[in-house]
Amino acid sequence: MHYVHESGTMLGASRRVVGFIPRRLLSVRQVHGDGDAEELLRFHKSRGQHILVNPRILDTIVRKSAIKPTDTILEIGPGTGNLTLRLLEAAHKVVAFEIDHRMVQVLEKRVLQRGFINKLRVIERDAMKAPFPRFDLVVANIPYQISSPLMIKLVYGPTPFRSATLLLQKEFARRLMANPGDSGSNRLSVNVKLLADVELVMDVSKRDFLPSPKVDSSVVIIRPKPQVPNVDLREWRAFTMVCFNNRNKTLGASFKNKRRVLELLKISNEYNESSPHEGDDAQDEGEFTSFKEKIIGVLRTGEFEDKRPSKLSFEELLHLLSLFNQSGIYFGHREQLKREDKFDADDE
Ligand SMILES: C[S@@+](CC[C@H](N)C(=O)[O-])C[C@H]1O[C@@H](n2cnc3c(N)ncnc32)[C@H](O)[C@@H]1O
Repeated sequence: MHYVHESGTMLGASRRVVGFIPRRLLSVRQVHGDGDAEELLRFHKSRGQHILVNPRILDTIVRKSAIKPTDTILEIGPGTGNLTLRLLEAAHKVVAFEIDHRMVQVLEKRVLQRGFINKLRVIERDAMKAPFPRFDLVVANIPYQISSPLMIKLVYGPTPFRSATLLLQKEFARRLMANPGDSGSNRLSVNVKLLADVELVMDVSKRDFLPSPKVDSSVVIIRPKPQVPNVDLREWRAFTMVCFNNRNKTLGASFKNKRRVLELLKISNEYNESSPHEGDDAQDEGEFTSFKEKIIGVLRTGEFEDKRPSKLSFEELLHLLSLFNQSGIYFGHREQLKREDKFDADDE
């Protein structure tokens, strides 16, 4: 049988056309260059399955990652292995998380053909729901829907690593480049930049992927900073969650919100190990009012009340957090943080 792909590519040797292939069904040869033109693979948008097919970009990613022959590389979403094969050539070992069994089958077949199978360990699990094993570098064309949580899992995770070379959606990469105080900065960029430097390597056109996504991409390299600021990182993350809840609001407006005050009162009571009063509405009301005044007092002391979070430098944000903590106001909810850190340890 012979098909024409929607993109216009003729599949099969004969010019006799017997059918049309939808855009998300691609021949193995189209995605690998060296495979079977008749064997078709379906790619799912919901899983971010866009295969990077431009060899120049694949080579640049590997070169810029400065891989040593002794390195273990963590790859998230190897797909059919265009990047994996290059990583296997350069590194000691590749550990890859891939959720789609069909992709794993194609990947392992290709790796076996090249004689690299002993250097590859595939973990067929959702990368966000499993602990990471030890690794030196991350190099990956990731599914874009996990960009934010993955960034936090890497930068705030327990495994020290040299760098992470990642393909990200172009807009997302631009936000990540923003420094605190830049108008484009947000909670993620502030959290990542506290612990890591971010370098833009290059922009990548949507035409370099098959099937093409709707958006352009960028390659960035994230390098953990050698010095970590002297701050409780879980408390910091919970604090930025409150500050950047609405990054266009002033801190005064964000912190005076009734639900927010009640939430912080509960958390702070837990930290200070005093149990909240129960059943006495008048006392509860009094406690609420004095706690709210305490919050406003802290904001006024540091002249933060009328400022917007995206306009603050690291020094200012860290100073505000320390003012709150010194006044007995805390942010990190123990239960929430326990849940977030469930996968910190490697159980393999
Ligand atoms: C953008 S594709 C990248 C493919 C390949 N790295 C390349 O550049 O050609 C993303 C891959 O991640 C896989 N994936 C999606 N969500 C995942 C998750 N939560 N954990 C692990 N893999 C995932 C998809 O099945 C897909 O193969």
